[in-house]
Amino acid sequence: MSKTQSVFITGSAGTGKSFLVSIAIDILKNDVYKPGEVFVTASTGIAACALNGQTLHSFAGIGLGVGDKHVLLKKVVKNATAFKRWKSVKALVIDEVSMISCDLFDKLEYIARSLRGRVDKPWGGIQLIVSGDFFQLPPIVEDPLGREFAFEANCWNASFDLQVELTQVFRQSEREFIDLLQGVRRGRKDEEHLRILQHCCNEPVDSSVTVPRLYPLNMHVQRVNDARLRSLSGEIFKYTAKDTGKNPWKWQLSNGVAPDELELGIGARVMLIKNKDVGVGLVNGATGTIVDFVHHTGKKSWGAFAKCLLPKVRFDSGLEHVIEPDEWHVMEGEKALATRKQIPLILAWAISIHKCQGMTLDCLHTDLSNAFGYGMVYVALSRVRNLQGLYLSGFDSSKIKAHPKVLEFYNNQLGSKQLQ
Ligand SMILES: Nc1ncnc2c1ncn2[C@@H]1O[C@H](COP(=O)(O)OP(=O)(O)OP(=O)(O)O)[C@@H](O)[C@H]1O
Repeated sequence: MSKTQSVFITGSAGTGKSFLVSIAIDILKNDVYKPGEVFVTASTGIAACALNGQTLHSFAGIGLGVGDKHVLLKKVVKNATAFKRWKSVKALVIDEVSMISCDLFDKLEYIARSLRGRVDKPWGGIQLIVSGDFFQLPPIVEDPLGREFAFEANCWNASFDLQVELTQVFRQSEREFIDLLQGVRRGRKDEEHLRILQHCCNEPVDSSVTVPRLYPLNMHVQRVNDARLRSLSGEIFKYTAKDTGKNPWKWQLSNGVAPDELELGIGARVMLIKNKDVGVGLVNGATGTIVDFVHHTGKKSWGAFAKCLLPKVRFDSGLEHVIEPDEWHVMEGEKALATRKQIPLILAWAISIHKCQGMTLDCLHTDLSNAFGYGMVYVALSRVRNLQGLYLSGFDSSKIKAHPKVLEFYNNQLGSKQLQ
């Protein structure tokens, strides 16, 4: 493979896709391109965080991505920094592509081709390094034409010189666990594997270890986080989001972008939900613990937040940072149609399975009784390194499901496109 070919890297969870991508990023940045020509993105903030990148939406400058390809192209053209990124990018990395919709993949290809003056070349000649496993979580938004996955995009095959499948699993080393995960990935319910999973239906024995809880539904994530917050001994500080603008744009911002009400206390586990400083790892998805509340010292006046004490977080990387309020906008070109101001944190003792795709955990406790859709059981189980670190409750084998289109892609389409 040459250093400038476009490649799709796939394989089971833990086969080192992200690891390989991080090596490719180093080579591209140091040996192939100049500074500012390689951009690193992922479908989720957490996956982007792991690669010191940004979300694909934020790179693309398409806001929430609402509108057809012409609307999005106009939006990018009016956004000077995004426009410059599309003009200067020579290599674009996209990790966790399984959560990028078919529709978005085609729209971004159109934007790239339109802006770069090379309409004859897929993606206007940008080198793509795309990775992900379509047996994991599918895109949340469905295509009105019934297409969902990025591999169904019109431009998919033309986008890559090479499609490779990694086969050696590194995250787990126990043979029986690897075999079990391979079966679950393809939706198989082998009796021996189900028996092993039944053995994992326990509560963690050592209560001193903080075992992250993973849940399919946000309401369960919230319940656990609320209970843990109430168990803290110190004062609880409450931050209420401040919204401006009109509906439906205002409603769009209250729909999962940043919490309406955020309660925090010293000792709370939290996750950053906005890129603050990509260079030092203060990125969407970074986790840490609140260690203090301090007075606001920044120059910017934050209106209703001006008198609030602000949380100081010790991130898991060791960095301590005071988190100031931030803003989220629904934009039309340069004009903000609605704006939300809030502290860019969420509680993180428990997280949703959607947020944990891409993570490697030493232990986890998950309740899969409400798992839905395809790939969710596989994503949850495959985060942990060994069976000793896996605690299950509410396990139901009917929730093990692989999407027929994904099976078809891996059995036929991908196999025939791979180059050796
Ligand atoms: N070549 C390798 N040698 C040793 N360890 C590796 C190698 N590749 C990956 N690992 C380790 O295996 C674990 C999983 O790797 P990684 O997260 O890159 O897998 P992935 O395929 O991206 O998984 P997922 O699909 O779940 O995101 C990490 O702890 C990583 O450090």
